[in-house]
Amino acid sequence: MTAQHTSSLPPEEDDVRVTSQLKFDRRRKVNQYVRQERIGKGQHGEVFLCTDEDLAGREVALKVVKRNNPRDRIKLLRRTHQQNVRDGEVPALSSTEHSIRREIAVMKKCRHANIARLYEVIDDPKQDKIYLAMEYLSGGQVQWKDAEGKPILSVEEIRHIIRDVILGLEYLHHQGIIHRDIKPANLLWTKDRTIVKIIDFGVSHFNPDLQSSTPLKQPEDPYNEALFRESDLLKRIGTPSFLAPEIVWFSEYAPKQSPATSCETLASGSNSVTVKDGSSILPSQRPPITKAIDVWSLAVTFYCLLFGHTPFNVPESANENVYHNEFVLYNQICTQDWEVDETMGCDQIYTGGRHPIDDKREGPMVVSLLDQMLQKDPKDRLTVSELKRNPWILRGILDPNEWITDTTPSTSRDSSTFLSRWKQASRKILDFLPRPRRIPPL
Ligand SMILES: Nc1ncnc2c1ncn2[C@@H]1O[C@H](COP(=O)(O)OP(=O)(O)OP(=O)(O)O)[C@@H](O)[C@H]1O
Repeated sequence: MTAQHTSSLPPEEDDVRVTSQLKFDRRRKVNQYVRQERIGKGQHGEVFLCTDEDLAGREVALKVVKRNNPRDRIKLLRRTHQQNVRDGEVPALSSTEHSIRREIAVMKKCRHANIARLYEVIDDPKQDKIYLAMEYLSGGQVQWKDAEGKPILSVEEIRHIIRDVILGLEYLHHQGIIHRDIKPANLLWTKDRTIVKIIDFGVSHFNPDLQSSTPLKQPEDPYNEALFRESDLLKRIGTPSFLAPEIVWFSEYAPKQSPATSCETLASGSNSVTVKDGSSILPSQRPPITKAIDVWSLAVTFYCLLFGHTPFNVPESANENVYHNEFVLYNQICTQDWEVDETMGCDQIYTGGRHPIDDKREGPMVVSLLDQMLQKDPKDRLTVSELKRNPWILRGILDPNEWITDTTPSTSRDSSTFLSRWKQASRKILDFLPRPRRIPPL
């Protein structure tokens, strides 16, 4: 039986293959993919290293996801799904199927050097699993701490990683996509550990209205409306320590009066409060959920790489009740300031403390950057494109203006031109920049 290929977008726009027939071969082969070993397991499925027989044994990461998880209300939703498909309506999806379809819809829109590439989707309606063949990133997850919780990356290596994630995020945001789960575990190295790519789009959000410019109209996926509901944005989805204040927001956290010691002014005429160091705290109305949540999670990721621990933590004295602990954590995220260690990175560069005197040294530059990314009020937070222009991020790039231009995404239809421009630009950078001195262990 030969696999049948259909694609919903024009070939120049989208070369993600969608295959609707699945053939097993003694369970070692899924169509042309020969299964090697399991390389990952997540909430939604398993990921296997496979070789592609049709492409001279090219290695791929095959993500296998059950349409229905036993936890989902299987029968009801499945019946609704089949009924709706028959009727040509947008199907109601189980949460697992919802997540994988969201991941597919997002990855199909993406073609960028810092985003894991999706090659093929095998979606046979007769099978209970959906398969995603993706670019295999064999360098593994970005590791950031040793057994004692000490940072293992140098500050220069961290700059490279953050720069790669900024470019990936800038592209996603430009496409109208919010990732919603940026954290070190979702950042994978290429084989030679020179490039970091973003993975895991299972909780991502897409809204064409969020696109930065109006790209040439793409044929809309009829499921998009059901997959990406604006109301989902308000849900507390993602990884708790990395969630932005506006996501974990409880009305109790909002300032009702000038908080005791740390606050200097209650900004008159505005509904947010300014603290002593100039950073704002939560406004009294819940802020909308925007792309700014990715900047917050990136800041938490940045902090983890620098210091080997997260900025907001449940105190050791916390009790066994996970819900209580989560509440304590969310309270910290919304209302507490964060501290920095005396030094950052495995090369132990001095930070100068939480409020360093403004100077051009590395430590104060990093703390000031973190400060601008970890603003509680999202409207005060840096955007990704502002972040990209930060002097610390640009440090070491020969021609920053050229780099900014060459790496800035334009319309989505330009993505392949953009990619080749980006490759040229990144080659220049890679030629210039020192190679990471220390390859972190797998
Ligand atoms: N393209 C890839 N190349 C190499 N390894 C990968 C790739 N994609 C995923 N993995 C590995 O598989 C693991 C699980 O993948 P992924 O995060 O996509 O699954 P998930 O079910 O969505 O996970 P989560 O529970 O975090 O939502 C990853 O942490 C990673 O180690």
